[in-house]
Parts: sequence; structure tokens; C-alpha cells
Amino acid sequence: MEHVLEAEGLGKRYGGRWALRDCTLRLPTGRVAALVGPNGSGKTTLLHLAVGLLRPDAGAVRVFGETPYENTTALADIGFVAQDTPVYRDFTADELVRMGGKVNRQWDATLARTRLAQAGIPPRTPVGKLSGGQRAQVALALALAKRPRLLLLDEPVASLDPLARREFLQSLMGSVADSGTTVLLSSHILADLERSCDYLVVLQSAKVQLTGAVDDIVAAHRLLVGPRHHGGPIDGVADVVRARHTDRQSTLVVRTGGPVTDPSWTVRELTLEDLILAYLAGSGTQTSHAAWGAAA
Ligand SMILES: Nc1ncnc2c1ncn2[C@@H]1O[C@H](COP(=O)(O)OP(=O)(O)OP(=O)(O)O)[C@@H](O)[C@H]1O
Repeated sequence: MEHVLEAEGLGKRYGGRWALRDCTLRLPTGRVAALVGPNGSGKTTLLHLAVGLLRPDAGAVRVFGETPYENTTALADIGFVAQDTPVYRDFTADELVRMGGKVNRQWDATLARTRLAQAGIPPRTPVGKLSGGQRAQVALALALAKRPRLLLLDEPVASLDPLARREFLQSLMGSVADSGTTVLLSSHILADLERSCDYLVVLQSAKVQLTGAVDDIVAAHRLLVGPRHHGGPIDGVADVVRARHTDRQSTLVVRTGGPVTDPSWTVRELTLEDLILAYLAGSGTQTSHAAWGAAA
């Protein structure tokens, strides 16, 4: 299957307000995808729709070709770690691993125990007495033990210290590279994502702003610095994503349509973090996202 997750015009409304709107994206199999956007942009809503916890108010979402809220068979192949890493707090990590074996069709208890040991999680302490970061490690170990084909993680690293975050992401990448699992991972920590993700979905104000393979997105954008620009076309520039000006100088984040050869512009590459921030900065810029918004 080429795409693990597909959304078409997907929308979810709370009262009169759209939490997610006109969301169209296709997540290719085997990718590790970052889901980013400001607070309240619809990330959790998208993940909950994908796992069948919510029913769409518009459009459709399909996971492995099935609609998750109607057909729960797809859920056996989805691992989901919610934002607050809910685990049964009175149980120990060891007990949770054993329970997982009773309720899951395929269950790799050895994988879970190995991961927990590597993360230094005490196996016989009730998880309610562990730190938030340790509970996140337990939740991830349990999700991976399910051997899912799709792993959805809602801010899994938010409670981890910088070193634990790096180790967590590295070991996650190792696990999914071995198994071919597709991952969709929401996070606010953009610098981490550049190292660990090869696909990107940016949400803003309930809408998909940018989506595609990280390499393609980075290759298609440039930072231009040059004399004060007053609008009008620039050769090789398809869209200006963000413009900042002083009296004498303009700094533009652009989506290119070819080489920018005008010698009055200095052309630089952008980091993924700078590029995402340029898209999220939004207002006061000439922006056209249609080509990326629809990309898959
Ligand atoms: N149960 C709910 N009832 C009413 N409104 C909700 C509910 N859940 C989410 N919303 C609203 O939907 C919008 C999207 O919320 P969502 O939790 O999906 O955002 P998010 O991008 O995950 O945010 P964060 O980064 O803060 O976790 C927000 O405006 C939020 O207030």
C-alpha cells in the first residue's frame, strides 16, 4: 500500500468552530512524519480522527484503506500514544507488559522489556510514581510492542529532558527503521524534527499549510537577501512565503520555481526550522501555499 493514511477534505467542528478543516494529505508508507503547528491548530484532532476516537464532520480519513471510526479492525495495526501518555498508574511497567500480551493479537514483550531496561525504567514501581518522562518511555515501549504498521504519537517528547529527548528519538528511529513502521509524530520542538523526520505536515488555524517530503520542501525554498523589494516578480521565485524589510534591505523566504540568477539577491539555503517558522509567521506576507498544501 502506497499511502498508510489518507485524508480528503477532512474536517471536525466543535460547536460552530472548525478544529480541523479541508484537510487533504497522504502519508506515504514507511515515512517518519512530523506534525507541527501552533497550539490549537488541530494536531490532536487530526490524530484522534486517524485513530477513530473522533468522527469527521466533513470529508474522510482512511487508514490502511479503512475508515477508523467505522471499522475497528484497522486499529490492531495502529499504535497510539496520546498527549498525556495515559497509562494505568497503579500498575507497574512489568504488569503493563504482561497485560498487553493478553489484549493484543501480536505482542513483542521482549521488545518492550528491552526498551524499558535501556531507558532505566524500574519494572516493579507503579507507573503513577514515575516521572512524566519515564511514563512517556513506558507508553512508547507499550506502543512499539504492539508491532504497529502505523504509530501515532502526540507530543511524545514534551516531558523529556534534552538528552532523553535525543535518545528517545534516536531509539524510535532505530525501531521503526527495523520494522518499516510509518510514524506520525506531533511536536513543538522543531530542531529535533529536522534530525528525525523525513516527511512534514504543517497545520495552522485548522488547515494544512504545507505537506510533503522534507528533502523536497527544503530543496524548493531559499532565503533571499537583497535591496529593498517593493513587490513584483523575481525571476526564479514562484511564491514569497515571508517578507521582512528594513529601509534599505529585504529578506525573503521564497518558494523557487527555478534558479534565482539576479545578482542583486544573495541566495541561501534554509533550515527546516526556519522554513516552518516562516510559514507559521503568516500575516503581513504574500503567501501562496496551494502547491504545497495539496502535495502528497
Ligand atoms: N473537546 C473539545 N471541545 C471543544 N473544542 C475543542 C475540543 N478539543 C479541541 N478543541 C478545539 O479545537 C482546536 C484544535 O485543538 P487541538 O487539540 O486539535 O489542537 P493542537 O494543535 O493539538 O494543540 P496543542 O499544540 O495545544 O496540543 C482548538 O481550538 C481547541 O480549543
